[in-house]
Amino acid sequence: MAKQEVSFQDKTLLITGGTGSFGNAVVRRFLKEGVAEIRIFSRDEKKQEDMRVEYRDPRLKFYLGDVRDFNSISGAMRGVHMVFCAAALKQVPSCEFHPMEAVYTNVLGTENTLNAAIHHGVEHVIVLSTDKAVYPINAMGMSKALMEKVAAAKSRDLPPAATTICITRYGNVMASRGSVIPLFVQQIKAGQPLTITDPEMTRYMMSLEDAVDLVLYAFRHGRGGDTLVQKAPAVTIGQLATALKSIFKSTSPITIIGTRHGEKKHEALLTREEMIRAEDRAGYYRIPSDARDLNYAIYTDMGEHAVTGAADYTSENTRRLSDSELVDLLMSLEFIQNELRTIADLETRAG
Ligand SMILES: O=c1ccn([C@@H]2O[C@H](COP(=O)(O)OP(=O)(O)O[C@H]3O[C@H](CO)[C@H](O)[C@H](O)[C@H]3O)[C@@H](O)[C@H]2O)c(=O)[nH]1
Repeated sequence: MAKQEVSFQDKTLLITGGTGSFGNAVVRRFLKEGVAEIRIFSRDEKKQEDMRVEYRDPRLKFYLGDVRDFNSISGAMRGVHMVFCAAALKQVPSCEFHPMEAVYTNVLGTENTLNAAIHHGVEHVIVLSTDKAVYPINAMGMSKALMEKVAAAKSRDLPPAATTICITRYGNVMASRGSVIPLFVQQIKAGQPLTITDPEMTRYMMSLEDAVDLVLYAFRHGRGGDTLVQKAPAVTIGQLATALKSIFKSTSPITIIGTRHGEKKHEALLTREEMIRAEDRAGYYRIPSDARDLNYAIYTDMGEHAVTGAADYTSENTRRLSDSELVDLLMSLEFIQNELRTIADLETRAG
């Protein structure tokens, strides 16, 4: 039976971690969708105030709190229809050194949010995850992997008419704060060498707008326990540096600095086990929840031949963007357009 499409009209949405770049992009899109209210739940009052001044929209309400504290998140949940969980520790190095902090926010904080949402009868919850949660090798990815398991297990325990919990999983969001594209641009502008870890390393490339599309898709079409993944093309880091140099007409040299702490050569968005269960939905994969029952014999005594022959979905075997496609994609980013405009203005002023 087809799932009835969810409408956002007159709904109240709560976003944990709502002041971050992802949260902001989601807010902007939902305001256009006719929601009645968006609750921004986060720890930093300064960022909330900046956001209030920027939007000046009475539909935005600000809630100070921390997902680590059940009472604070539960207090914000009354009357909410939809929740988007974006609160997270997402920096690989800091989570590596402080792994319990990642557990507190990413695992237990998400569990608190889910419990509060279920308690208050929220209709839909979308939990934000990352490719780094697939075959995780660093604490950030491990905590996100565990967060996914917690969300799936909570969903499994719920009766059918209760809260719908879905997971969305992303690759790298292009030009997000602190990521490699702004770094390379800044190095180009300063005339410094571009610091490449490994020119053959690959990453999925998706724009912030693509990422927000997946959130809306998950609210509209996701069923309880689903993991929704957007298909994305990939590039090598060598390709990325070359493309940016050509866009900015840079002669900066390239320095190879080697792979950083906790870094994979290639990322994966779906394991081969997930691939055989996944439904191909044009731009997305839908991985339905694991419907096996709780008799562990089904897990321990029986294998699946299909898994043996399946392949993971990785940034190495996904579609690779050509050099010209990559340049076009970069040129479509607001970040790159703004940088080019600033440089052009400076050149005009300098005569
Ligand atoms: O100086 C640099 C920095 C990065 N890279 C390469 O560029 C790619 C992307 O690096 P980013 O730092 O932009 O993204 P990561 O894939 O490493 O992960 C980033 O995004 C994650 C969210 O998914 C987390 O926030 C994480 O902490 C953050 O580093 C990687 O192959 C990396 O090796 C370089 O070549 N040179």
